[in-house]
Amino acid sequence: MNIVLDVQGLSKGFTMHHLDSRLAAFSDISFDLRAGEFLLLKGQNGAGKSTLLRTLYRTYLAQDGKVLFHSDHGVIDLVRAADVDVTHLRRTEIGFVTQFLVARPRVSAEALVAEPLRMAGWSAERALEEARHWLRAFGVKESLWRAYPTTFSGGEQQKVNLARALILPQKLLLLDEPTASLDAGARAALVARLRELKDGGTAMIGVFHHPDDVEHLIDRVIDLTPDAPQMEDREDVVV
Ligand SMILES: Nc1ncnc2c1ncn2[C@@H]1O[C@H](COP(=O)(O)OP(=O)(O)OP(=O)(O)O)[C@@H](O)[C@H]1O
Repeated sequence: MNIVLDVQGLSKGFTMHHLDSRLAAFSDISFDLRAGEFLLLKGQNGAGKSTLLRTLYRTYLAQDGKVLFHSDHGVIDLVRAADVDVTHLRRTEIGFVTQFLVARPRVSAEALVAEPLRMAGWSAERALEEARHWLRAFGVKESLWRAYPTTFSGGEQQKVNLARALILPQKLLLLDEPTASLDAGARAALVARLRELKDGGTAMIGVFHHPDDVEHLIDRVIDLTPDAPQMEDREDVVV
């Protein structure tokens, strides 16, 4: 399978101005990831899992190292890429699923979910049809589809979030505890969708509070706990 991501010597720290000190979130991380591979990030609280995902997504700027993403238009180092290129890749090739929906006032659940398809050129009608399919799959009740998610419960918002984030296959998908606050039915729908995306070639890096949920998807594990051996192959994995 083709390489999607080649991470070399990646380090990230935070300057704590009020303490006049610097905190290393992680340092010298290297790995690569191929199409269809699923990499689990694990480690104790504060080990740097979310920070690594955000650095790969370029929400945070790395201090050092390279994140070479093999995009449809060639290899691009996400650490040094122009903001405009990063924004374009986020719309077309790199997805990030967090625990939180960014709801917008007076935008219905179905419109929010259909939006990535509309931006990819789908007709309004087809996009809405597909959006409703995924809202149903994740267990959002039909009476809520045309309502505004700003007032939804935490779990309902997360289901809308997942439907929106996973409706369009991406080349690289970053997942930060997407199962938090989901009921069993939605967790099963999520795992089924991730399986489908993986089989279709999406490369994934995820942090899961309960990795048992995705055990059958995991190919490799990186443990960010200080002094832990960094990389484990699937055969050795105990999650
Ligand atoms: N924006 C920030 N400014 C300063 N320090 C930060 C920032 N974001 C994260 N940190 C620090 O970086 C370290 C790693 O945090 P991170 O959230 O990546 O850990 P995690 O492994 O995801 O933890 P958890 O399992 O608790 O969610 C923590 O010590 C945290 O306090």
